[in-house]
Amino acid sequence: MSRYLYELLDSMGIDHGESENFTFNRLAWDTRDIDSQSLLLAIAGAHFDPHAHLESLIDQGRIAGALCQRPLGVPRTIPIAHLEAREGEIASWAYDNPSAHLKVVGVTGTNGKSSTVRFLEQVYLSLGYRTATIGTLGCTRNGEPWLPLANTTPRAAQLQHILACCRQQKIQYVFLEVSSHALALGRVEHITFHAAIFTNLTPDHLDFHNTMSDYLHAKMKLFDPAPPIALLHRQRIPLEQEPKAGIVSFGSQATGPFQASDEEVDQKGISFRMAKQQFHSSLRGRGNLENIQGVVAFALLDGQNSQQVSAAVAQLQPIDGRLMPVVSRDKLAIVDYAHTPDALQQLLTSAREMCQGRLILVFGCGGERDQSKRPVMGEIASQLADMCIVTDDNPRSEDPGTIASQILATMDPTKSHLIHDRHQAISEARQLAGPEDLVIIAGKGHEKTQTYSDRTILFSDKDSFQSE
Ligand SMILES: CC(=O)N[C@H]1[C@@H](OP(=O)(O)OP(=O)(O)OC[C@H]2O[C@@H](n3ccc(=O)[nH]c3=O)[C@H](O)[C@@H]2O)O[C@H](CO)[C@@H](O)[C@@H]1O[C@H](C)C(=O)N[C@@H](C)C(=O)N[C@H](CCC(=O)O)C(=O)O
Ligand SMILES: Nc1ncnc2c1ncn2[C@@H]1O[C@H](COP(=O)(O)OP(=O)(O)OP(=O)(O)O)[C@@H](O)[C@H]1O
Ligand SMILES: N[C@H](CCC[C@H](N)C(=O)O)C(=O)O
Repeated sequence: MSRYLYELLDSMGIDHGESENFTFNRLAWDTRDIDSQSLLLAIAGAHFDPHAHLESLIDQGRIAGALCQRPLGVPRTIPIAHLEAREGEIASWAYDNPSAHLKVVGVTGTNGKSSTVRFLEQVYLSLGYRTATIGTLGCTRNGEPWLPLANTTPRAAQLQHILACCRQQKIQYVFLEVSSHALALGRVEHITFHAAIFTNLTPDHLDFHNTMSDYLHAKMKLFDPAPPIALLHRQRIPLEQEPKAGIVSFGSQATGPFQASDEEVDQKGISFRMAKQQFHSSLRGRGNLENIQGVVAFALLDGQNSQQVSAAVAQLQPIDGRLMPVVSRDKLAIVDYAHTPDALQQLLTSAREMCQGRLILVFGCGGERDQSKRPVMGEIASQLADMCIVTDDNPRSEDPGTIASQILATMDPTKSHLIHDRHQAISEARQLAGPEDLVIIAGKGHEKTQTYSDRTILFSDKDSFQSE
């Protein structure tokens, strides 16, 4: 594509008057990935400001030009008011509005986004469609790993680029995790959604949203405007008013066709009835029951055959780092990504049903994340586990000792202690565990690294439990 700058400015309704024009054939959003034909979106962040580099990049012919946030008086740099809010609009224009040619299914919720997206992928692959997923676990294409991602929902320009690649590769359904940050920061603006699914809302990210009401409003933006299929779990979302027309509820307290009945969650797995069809999966946990109900309600509203959907649900495979059993000699652990109070509570409740002996929990809380969840998770851990080892979970730039003391503040000291080094904490839990006991390692799930203020090291809970 070779485009004139004027075409873009016209599409944005920006009067370009006598300003200069130039051509570009590629959109770039990071100075580490540019070429001489790139139009760079220069948006300052917390650590790096591209504006300081534009003059030399242009002088050296390393980019064609840039859109920037403030006037620089440098040729080929065009200041755009509120550029950061217009990234989706610019990228959707540059990539010819890819979402209009795909069925994009957005999944939001405090917990269950990755699980729901990966279950949708499995079901739709088995129904014979070409699929992609975008989320915390990276991108997949037709069930195979495709691209790693830094964020759950990538920034707008990267997202539109991924959607353009999906279109080129004739993908039919894109299952996209939509975080509340993404909704609040406009990362999914100018995406046409075929469907939206809202799994649940419980406390998290209150450092960013301040109140649960603001958090709810950010999530509800996925329904504004409501896509053709709009679903939410009635019981798990504390709505301030009845959902507007066109939003369909699912779950045991829903009214209408997606009310679930005969719910069972036990050692054999989960089962329920919905829309006169029986569904069963060997996956465990109440969270997965609700995630699968969302998947089923979507597939049925999407016109899929209920018996085929039921057969696909019966074949669902577990997801990396979610309720994942890990064996080391005769010791058993469950590795899970529970990093919110609600997820930890559900995890420990499910684990209790799986275990005859004691539950030995290893967990921590991330740095630079909502501090208010730390004492709440401490309290839940203390109430529901028999023994707790508090440890580091990506302290990032925060002091690990301070994070731990905020967690320990609400814990019973007779059954909890602190070992900062996560590998040592996991080793100790394994040594303490008797044959009937179950070790629960919560918070990092699939993650392969541990981030401190000055370094990021390779670290996996699964490998740590299995190493000597
Ligand atoms: C706090 C926050 O949102 N940070 C985001 C932000 O980072 P930053 O402000 O530090 O960026 P920066 O390094 O200063 O860079 C600024 C700009 O310069 C560019 N750059 C940077 C370096 C360079 O050499 N050249 C260059 O051009 C960058 O691409 C960027 O455009 O911009 C980065 C690039 O887009 C994001 O990856 C990063 O998300 C970080 C990883 C993050 O942790 N974000 C969290 C808060 C988040 O968004 N989480 C939600 C999930 C929440 C959930 O659990 O539901 C998510 O969707 O991921
Ligand atoms: N429906 C659910 N309700 C409550 N907890 C759930 C649900 N589904 C999954 N969980 C729990 O939350 C953890 C994270 O699940 P998952 O990765 O699917 O959520 P997520 O919303 O994608 O999280 P993140 O935004 O951090 O990527 C799981 O390991 C499990 O403990
Ligand atoms: N998407 C979540 C993941 C948290 C995982 C936990 N291991 C941590 O690092 O805090 C977040 O960014 O808040």
